[in-house]
Amino acid sequence: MLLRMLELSSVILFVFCLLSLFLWFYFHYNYFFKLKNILGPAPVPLIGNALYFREINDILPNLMRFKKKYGSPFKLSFGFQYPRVIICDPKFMTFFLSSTKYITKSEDYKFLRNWLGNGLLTSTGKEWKGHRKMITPAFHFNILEQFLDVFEKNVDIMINKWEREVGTKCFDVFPYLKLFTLDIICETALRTEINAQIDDNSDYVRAVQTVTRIMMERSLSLFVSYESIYKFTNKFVEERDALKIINDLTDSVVKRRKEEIENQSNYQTEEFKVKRKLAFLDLLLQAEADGERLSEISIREEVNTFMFEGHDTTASAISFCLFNISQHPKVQKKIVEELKTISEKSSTDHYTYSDLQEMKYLEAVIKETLRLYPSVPIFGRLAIEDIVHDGKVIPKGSTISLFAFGLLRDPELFPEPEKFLPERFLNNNVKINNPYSYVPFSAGPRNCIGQKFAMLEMKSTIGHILRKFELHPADENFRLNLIVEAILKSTTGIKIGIKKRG
Ligand code: HEM
Repeated sequence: MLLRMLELSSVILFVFCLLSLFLWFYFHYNYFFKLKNILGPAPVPLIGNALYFREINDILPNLMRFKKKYGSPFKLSFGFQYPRVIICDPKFMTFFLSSTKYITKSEDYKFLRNWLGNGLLTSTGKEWKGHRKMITPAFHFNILEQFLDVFEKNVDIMINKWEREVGTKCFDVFPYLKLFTLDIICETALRTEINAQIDDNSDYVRAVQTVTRIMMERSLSLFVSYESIYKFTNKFVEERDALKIINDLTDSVVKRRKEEIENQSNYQTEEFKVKRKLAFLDLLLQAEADGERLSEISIREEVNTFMFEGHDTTASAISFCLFNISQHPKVQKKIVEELKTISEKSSTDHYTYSDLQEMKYLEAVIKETLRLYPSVPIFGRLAIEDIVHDGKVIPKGSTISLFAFGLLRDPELFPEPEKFLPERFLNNNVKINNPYSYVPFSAGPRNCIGQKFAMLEMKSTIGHILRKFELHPADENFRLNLIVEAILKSTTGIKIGIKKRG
């Protein structure tokens, strides 16, 4: 009896495997036949190229290796998922980023949906267009100018905390900058102080880390990428708990701001009706008050989107920038000279909007940092139809991964791509001034709405830090180990040493 049951289960298993193989070959050839003009590593039946991407650590080195071997675009396959086409050349990048048709985000973003819902980053079509139009005035320079005080107040808090690092060999700047940028995005866009730098054991920050990590793990997994399987895993519970912390904070921020507005008797007349140049959250609340279709959920999703996009990205960029400056004393000297010239003309210790515009060398340093270490190294689009371009077909349903990190290290565009050479942004180089070749903020209709905000924040912060401290390299054994966790990070930290500037 036992023998017969074993025989039966072996037969069932055999049939199951055969069927899976058949389905995989059918699925694979249906899509991959169309992709015959695009090269890529040979897939293993059933799992495709998943073995190359077992861990987060594998993503960047393997993508760079395949770029070198197969050129751009190249293709990847993951089990039964739609094919993935990786783009890292200016021609295809321009085609996709400049398009007003291919603006739908790829399936990768579905892992952000529990958190960001249909916020500006993840939505598409009419909803995205309407919200983009509504939110754009929040980045008018009149508004941005008002934020300079907030940047300075918060950099002072961070600088005070750094006093304890003076004299130590080196320290990781990223955790400090995460809290700093979180305070800034809340105080500027949301007009709410959450004092994350003071209460540095923030549950919110840990919750954001949890959801971004789970998002990346899901996008790499053959199984938990499916919602029906994911719901039965520990990760699902972990994400749900983290989301509760995030949403509770978001809701309390919105509630607090609503109450403040209600208590300001002349708010409606002066700010709402006359100036109509409102910071981000007030703009959303105004739209709601004006009866535009913005539900509480919609407001929460936009607030979550800005809290996410507005802090981790800038924290990563400033950290890598300080790291680069610490490693290049001549670059540091030039920035300090530029800052000195600007300060000498000024009667105060504060940087005005026009002072920040004058920091051309620092701007080149930031640009070169974002070239080598783009905060968002990969972004994605969905092929909403069979797309034919330059003799190549990308079948409907494919994920188009726009691999900015690869393009920004392309030796044709950026000679000696591994070297940190800010000067390349000071010469009028037509090739790299093309917005579709230099893409750390993406480009075209879905580019980063917070680009100017980020530039001002980065210049002000680095300017103030360099006034106070001299940066020096971390100990010689320190190496960055880059990973993509939605945002570019380093598993070994981003370390520098500091001395008080004499
Ligand atoms: C150094 C800092 C930053 C970098 C490198 C950066 C980069 C990017 C990139 C590459 C995208 C396109 C992403 C995609 O297509 O998936 C993007 C979109 C976006 N960014 Fe930024 N970002 C930065 C700072 C900010 C800040 C400070 C804010 C808000 C204040 C912000 C808000 C957004 C939003 C809302 C989107 C979605 C825009 C849309 O799809 O219409 N970003 N950013």
